[in-house]
Parts: sequence; C-alpha cells; structure tokens
Amino acid sequence: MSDDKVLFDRVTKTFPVRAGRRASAGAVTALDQLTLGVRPGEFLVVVGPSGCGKSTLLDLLGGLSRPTSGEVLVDGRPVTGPGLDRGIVFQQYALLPWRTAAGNVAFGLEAKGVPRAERAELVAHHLDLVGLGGFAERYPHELSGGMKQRVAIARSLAYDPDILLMDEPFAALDAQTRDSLQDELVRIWQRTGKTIVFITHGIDEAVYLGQRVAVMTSRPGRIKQVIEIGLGDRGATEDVRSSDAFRHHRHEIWTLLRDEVRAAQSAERPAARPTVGRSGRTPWRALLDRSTPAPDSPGRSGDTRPGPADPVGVGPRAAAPEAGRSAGTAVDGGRTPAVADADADRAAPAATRTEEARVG
Ligand SMILES: Nc1ncnc2c1ncn2[C@@H]1O[C@H](COP(=O)(O)OP(=O)(O)OP(=O)(O)O)[C@@H](O)[C@H]1O
Repeated sequence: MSDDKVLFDRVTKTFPVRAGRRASAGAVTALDQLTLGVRPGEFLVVVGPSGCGKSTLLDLLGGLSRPTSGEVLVDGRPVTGPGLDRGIVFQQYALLPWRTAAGNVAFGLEAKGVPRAERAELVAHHLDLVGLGGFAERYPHELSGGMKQRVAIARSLAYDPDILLMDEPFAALDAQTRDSLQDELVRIWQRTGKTIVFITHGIDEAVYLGQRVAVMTSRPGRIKQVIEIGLGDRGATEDVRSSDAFRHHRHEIWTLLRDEVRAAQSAERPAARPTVGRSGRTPWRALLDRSTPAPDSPGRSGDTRPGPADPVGVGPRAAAPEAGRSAGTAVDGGRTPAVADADADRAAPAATRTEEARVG
C-alpha cells in the first residue's frame, strides 16, 4: 500500500455530451489515466490550462462525482462520496446569507452533532484563526470578499477535516487581499498540519503556496510534471516572491505550461483560422505575451495572477454550496453540457477581443 494520503490511481473521467445546435452527441474526456499522490500533511498545488480537468480532479476527491475508471483513494480507501474528512472551499464563498459569520462556521458542526458549548468554542477558535474574532455577529453582506472567504475557510476547518480541498479560492479577490490570504493560509497550514490540495490558474500563487506543484497537460488532463518547490520558510524571508529561487520555479512552471496553454487554446477554436494581428502574431501568442511575460522579465515579478493577468485561464467558474458544485445536474452532478457548450462558445470571442485590445 502506498504512503500517500491521497492517491489518484490511473483515473479517467469522461462526461457524456448531448447533441447541440452545432455538434452531435458524444463524450468529453476530462481526465485520462491520471496518477498523482499527495503526501500526508502536504500542501500540493495543481496548475494547468483552462479546461484541463482541475476542478474535475477536485470534485472526484471531494466525492462529488465518480471516476469513469481508476480509483481515488484516501488513506488507501476508495472515495465513494462526500465526507467530513474532506473540507471544500470554492471560489465563491457559498455562505448562507441568513446566518452570521459564527452561524456559518457553526453549520457543519451542527450537522455533525457537536454539542452547543463545544460548538461555540470551536466557532470562536476558528474565527480567531482566520483573523475574524471581532466579526462573529456580522452577516455575509456586511463582510468584504476577503472576509467572506475567511469565513468559508473557517467553516471548512471547524469540523476538522484531514484534507482541505481548495478550488481557486482567491481568484475573485483583489491582489492585496489575495496576498494576505495566501500568507494566512500558509500560517494556518503550518499550525494545523492539514493536507491541502489547492487548484489555481496563477503561477505565482502556485509557487508561493505549494510544497509541490503538479502541472497538468491540456485536456484530456494528465500530470505533466510535479515540481518540488524549494523556497524554505515563507515567513523567514523578507520578500520570497523576489528571490532567485522563486523566479527560477516561476520560469520552470511557465515553461511547462506554455505548450499546454497553446494546445488548450487551439482546441477551443478548432474551426477558426488563426487571426493574425498587426503584430503579426496569433491571438494565443498575444495572450501569452500580455499575461505571462517571460517570468524573469524586469518589473513583472509577482505579477502573474488569476484574473486579467491570468496566464492559463479564462475567468472565474461558478461554484455551488458544498452539497454539490453545480447548479445544473443533468450529467453527473457537474455542469450541464449545454453550459459547457456555452463556455466554449464564449471563449473564442473573448480571446479575439483580447487580441484586438492589444494590437488595436
Ligand atoms: N458535467 C459536465 N458535462 C460535460 N462536460 C464537462 C462537465 N464538467 C466538466 N466538463 C468538461 O470537462 C473538461 C474539464 O473541466 P474542468 O472544469 O474540470 O476544467 P478546469 O481545468 O477546472 O477548467 P477551468 O480552469 O477553466 O476552471 C472541460 O472540457 C469541461 O467542459
């Protein structure tokens, strides 16, 4: 038996796709024979091009869907559904608007049957842990985006899962809030010793947070390479993001991702002729140039972020409360094929607009 806390063992996941206006019915292979181990207590970050199957991977580990073949194992046992041993934090906070911060953190504890007094203690402890000790009685609409995400993290930690699954949790936040939440997350991880699996579009975020970074191929997703990050103690160095080691890892991951991003972007527009802008470059080249400069180029260190400067994604994905990721349930509890089609339809014009903005 492996010593891994989590093991994706030759996992394949396909989704049936209904016939649409422009396509016949078929199947999408999101993950193909993917194998990845996560060590106990490890902070593992997964990065990859848009649509390569990152969220599918996390959903499988969360027990929100099942592999088509292969196995997802936690402590050597197959995952058969959601469980309190795994807490999930999505990009959208998914807080209950009618409950205060404390009420939201208490939610999972109530479901677990934790007695009232113990619950109050755990709620207070975890709100303190995320720096929200003074905000227990605030409702979600009275909290900033960063505070809401802190509440979501506190809620997931409060029922003491072994593994924290995080699907682009900071992608919707501004850069400053994101930086401080990254620091807090590292501190929380060091204090709690949880195993963390963190999905991101951001290379800098991956390098800053991860002990190891797993780089995925374009769809169908596999693990292209796993990079050991040697930055030492984040808290001990004044500005880790400016260090040579940070730049080295950033460049290493960017190089691995470059070809995958190209492949993913051309797959999104199979029928379209490449548009050549005034620069003489194709849109994907312009996107890479604009959003992911050569990592060691001057003045851009620390700049590769999800969002506008996102090198490998096309924007936020919707997230649903912990009961299931998707609002649509037509196929396998994930996004409906109709929504997936619509995503693909939107992607090409967006890319073209970016090119126009750049060269126009
Ligand atoms: N329920 C579903 N039905 C059909 N196709 C799906 C479903 N869920 C995901 N897919 C497809 O599987 C592939 C992987 O999707 P997934 O959301 O896991 O990618 P991702 O890497 O997380 O993307 P992004 O970075 O853009 O969020 C995509 O092509 C997506 O359209």
